[in-house]
Amino acid sequence: MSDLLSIVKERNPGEPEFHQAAEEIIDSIKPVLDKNPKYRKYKILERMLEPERLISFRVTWMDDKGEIQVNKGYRVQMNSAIGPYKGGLRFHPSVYPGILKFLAFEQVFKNALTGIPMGGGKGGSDFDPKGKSENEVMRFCQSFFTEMTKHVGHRTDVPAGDIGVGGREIGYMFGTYKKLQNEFTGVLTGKGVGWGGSLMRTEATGYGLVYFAENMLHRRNDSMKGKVCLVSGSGNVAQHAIEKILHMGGRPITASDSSGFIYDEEGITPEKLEFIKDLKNNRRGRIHEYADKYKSARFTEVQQPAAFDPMWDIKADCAFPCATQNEINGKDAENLVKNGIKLIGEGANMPLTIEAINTVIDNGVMYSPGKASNAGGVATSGIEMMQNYLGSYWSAEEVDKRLQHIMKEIHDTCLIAARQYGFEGNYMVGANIAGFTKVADAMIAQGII
Ligand SMILES: NC(=O)C1=CN([C@@H]2O[C@H](COP(=O)(O)OP(=O)(O)OC[C@H]3O[C@@H](n4cnc5c(N)ncnc54)[C@H](O)[C@@H]3O)[C@@H](O)[C@H]2O)C=CC1
Ligand SMILES: O=C(O)CCC(=O)C(=O)O
Repeated sequence: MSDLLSIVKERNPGEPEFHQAAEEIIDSIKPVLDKNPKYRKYKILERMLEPERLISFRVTWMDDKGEIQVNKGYRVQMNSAIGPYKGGLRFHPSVYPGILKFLAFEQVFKNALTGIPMGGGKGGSDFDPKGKSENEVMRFCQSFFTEMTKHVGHRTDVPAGDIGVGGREIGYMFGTYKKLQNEFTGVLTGKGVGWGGSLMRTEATGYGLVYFAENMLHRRNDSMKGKVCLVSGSGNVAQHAIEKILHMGGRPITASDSSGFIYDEEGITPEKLEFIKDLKNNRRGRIHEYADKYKSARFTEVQQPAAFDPMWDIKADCAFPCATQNEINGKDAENLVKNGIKLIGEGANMPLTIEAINTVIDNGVMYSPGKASNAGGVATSGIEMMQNYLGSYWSAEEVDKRLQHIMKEIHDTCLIAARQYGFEGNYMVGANIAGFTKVADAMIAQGII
């Protein structure tokens, strides 16, 4: 184990997700540090691994029965070397500082790759939106953002959505900020298009993921057309990945949630996708209802944690994990390789364990890390910020054109950085190196603070 990784583990005990994210970066950055001693001299990686600020607070709210509920709230302001802190908010019972630190750390690299001046942050709460009424969600968001308002601002820190936080929650939080500050600014992204939001932000992460995959396939004179695709998750990223796969002539055959997955042998069609959107975004039901409605599909329950997930043992050309961290372990990766998978594009943040990444790369599978291939979401948040600064709105075509351009630039940047250090075709190493050098150089320029 590297010295730095042991220090990270010692300084951040009981935070395996953060250790994992740190390990991946420390390993891939080593050749850069060897070649550029200034990065070691200025202790850049050591500094990047320590949040600039970690805010932890109590969130008190009242449920529909009149009972007082207490949750934990956090914001990790990880790095502001190249711009205001930027990154999503996650509401999920698993949220604790270790998960948010891994997400914020990855966000720093991702945001640097977009070419837009944004630092990295992440936040959230252990609040579980599942089963909560509309009013309970609103009261929780209002209480959460009453505290957050003291720490954010359109030039300071601009949160957005992530797991459990979509347009509805962003609306309640924006309303709270506006009331407390008496100002209408772009303090959050993912806003409604009628009140400061950008067209295409909702679609951007999933669309960007598939644009990235299309770039990877083009490099091998191939395309998404006709590709059979496994997609996990059924939330924002998964829905729009499925939509873009369909636009590009591919055939998505799976979707999942934390209860299990559906496998539709005939493929998820645009009409069936509308059913998933309504199920998840409006009715907030479980994915098995898809199989109740469409006889071409079957539902398989998956108990968490599982030794392996049978969804990743279905034969396909491409896999797009779009649910959560570590959803593909070493055994799942072996199954994907055994079945001849050609490409794995990460839509979620860190969905592959380190063992799984090594397995797919060693077996020549095209693999893109989330910090590159899911960067379309935050890039479009950056585009929303630009529109807010200008007080202007761009058309969906304009934003989509910019998104496609950014995804191609990120794709090429990863390849160039990887090649420069002798890792031809390795998107993970390329993304880590390109993200790191951009932030590192800005940190050196700004002095030892
Ligand atoms: N929303 C965005 O713009 C971005 C999201 N991401 C990442 O994409 C992933 C999905 O996020 P969203 O779609 O925004 O969230 P979401 O809340 O809309 O959907 C999350 C989906 O994952 C499923 N899920 C959660 N835990 C699971 C588990 N243990 N097993 C199986 N399924 C599970 C949920 O059922 C749901 O379908 C997360 O890793 C997030 O960090 C990354 C970049 C941007
Ligand atoms: O749009 C944003 O600011 C955040 C997106 C995000 O949380 C992510 O990229 O993981």
